[in-house]
Amino acid sequence: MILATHLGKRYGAKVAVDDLSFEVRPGMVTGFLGPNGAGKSTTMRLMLDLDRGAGETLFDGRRFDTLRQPLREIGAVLEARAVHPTRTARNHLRMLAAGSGIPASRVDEVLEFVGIADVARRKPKGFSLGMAQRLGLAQALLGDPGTLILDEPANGLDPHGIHWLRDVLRALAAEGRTVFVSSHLLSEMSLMADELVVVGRGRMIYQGKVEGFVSEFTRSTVLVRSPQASALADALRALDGVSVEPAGDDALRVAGADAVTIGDVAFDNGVRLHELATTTASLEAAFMTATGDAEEYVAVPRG
Ligand SMILES: Nc1ncnc2c1ncn2[C@@H]1O[C@H](COP(=O)(O)OP(=O)(O)OP(=O)(O)O)[C@@H](O)[C@H]1O
Repeated sequence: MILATHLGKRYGAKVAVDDLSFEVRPGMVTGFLGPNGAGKSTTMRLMLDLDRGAGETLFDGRRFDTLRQPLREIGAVLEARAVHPTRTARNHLRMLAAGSGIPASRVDEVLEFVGIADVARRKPKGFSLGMAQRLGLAQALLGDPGTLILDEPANGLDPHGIHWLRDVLRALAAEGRTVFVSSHLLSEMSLMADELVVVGRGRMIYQGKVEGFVSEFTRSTVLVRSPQASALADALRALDGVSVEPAGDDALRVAGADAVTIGDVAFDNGVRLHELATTTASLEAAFMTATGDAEEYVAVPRG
């Protein structure tokens, strides 16, 4: 269990992390989600005492600087490329293992586990980002820690690699570990995470289940097709909190009423229906709504 309270960090006048408090529970994957520049990496550095700032993070009730063998308790990868470029992958891990009293046999075990055993005698300098990510994960798993903190581990992985990562993280969580993983891509997180901590401009936007995030930040709408669309639109607009938009020929997009209500209103008004379809808003839409005004770098459409 990780308990982060009142984390804060400024760079001059810029507030990178603004009074963030959250908990990360064991036995599940918690996604740390936010647009680029939202403060995810800074938060993770604060949690691991790699940066100075406000607040406190407790790992099973203990501060990072009091852990006797951090590698055996917390596996962290904040920068996939932060390995010695010219030492072989295997030797890099062997040195780390030796420093923490971890047997050398564990190195081959984790290299095998992350699927890079065949390149273990190569230098990471020539690794693709995907391979570097796998090496980072191998390093994090070296001490068989109960907690994993990974910054954008899916970055550079192909779709096959992302599925692999999801399975690995879920399996590690299912063993009772605490897994905290950041990403700026909601689609990725929705595949991997059970719970979300969503931030924008350093501030907390949401903490809870992935599904809860969708229902809190999106509204489902219902598409209705009827040869008497305008009569139905009038009847629906008479209801409290219902909005109706035309959606092409003989069709309406209704928000604020579910399919059951719309069907009943149609029946009561003698309106014939040809289609009644609920559209559940996507996770991506929820993310845009939640972080829309918190977006640090808004993409400008070309053209
Ligand atoms: N060393 C630094 N000096 C000044 N500003 C910084 C520094 N590091 C980060 N920042 C700023 O703090 C904010 C948060 O950055 P951070 O890297 O934590 O965000 P992030 O959510 O991890 O983004 P990304 O997904 O792009 O890595 C950004 O506005 C960034 O420009």
